[in-house]
Amino acid sequence: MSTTPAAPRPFRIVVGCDDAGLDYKEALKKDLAGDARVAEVTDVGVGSGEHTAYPHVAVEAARRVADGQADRALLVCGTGLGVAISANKVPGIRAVTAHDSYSVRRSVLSNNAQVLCFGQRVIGLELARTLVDEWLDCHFDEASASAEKVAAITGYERGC
Ligand SMILES: O=C[C@H](O)[C@H](O)COP(=O)(O)O
Repeated sequence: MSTTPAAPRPFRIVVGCDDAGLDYKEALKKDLAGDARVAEVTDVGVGSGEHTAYPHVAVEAARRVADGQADRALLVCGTGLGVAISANKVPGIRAVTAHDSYSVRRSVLSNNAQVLCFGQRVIGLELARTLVDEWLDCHFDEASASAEKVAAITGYERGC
C-alpha cells in the first residue's frame, strides 16, 4: 500500500528591500500573502518614502531566519547583489541572487539557501513572480547527496 507524502509545512517568509526594490517587494509580498504555501509574511521594510540602506534591511531579515522566526527571506534591491552579500554576513544564512529558473531551484535543492534575492533593475516583474512561485515548490532533501556539501559550508563557517 502506498502512502501519500505529508504536505510540506507552509513557509513563514520575511520580505525586505531598499528603495530600489520597493515596487517588486510590494508586488511579491502581495503574491506571497495570497499563496496557500505561505503561512505568514513579515515585511521588514523599507516602506514608501523610507531610505534605509540595503545592508540594514537584509541583515534584519536574515537574522529572523537564522533565529528561527522565519523559514525563508525574499529580498530585493537594485541588483540583488548587495542584499545577498549583506544577508550572508549572518551566521547560518545561505543567501543567493538568482534570476533564472534553474538557479532558483538549485539554490534550494543543492545549497539549501533560505534567502532569495532579486534585482529590480535586472529582471522583469513577471519573471520575478514566476521564480517565486517555483521557489515555493522547492524543498531541500536532507537525505540528498547535496546535504554533505551544505554541511561542509557550515563547517567552514564554524571555523572547522
Ligand atoms: O547592491 C546594491 C543595490 O543594487 C542597491 O539597490 C543600490 O546600491 P547603490 O545605490 O550603492 O548603487
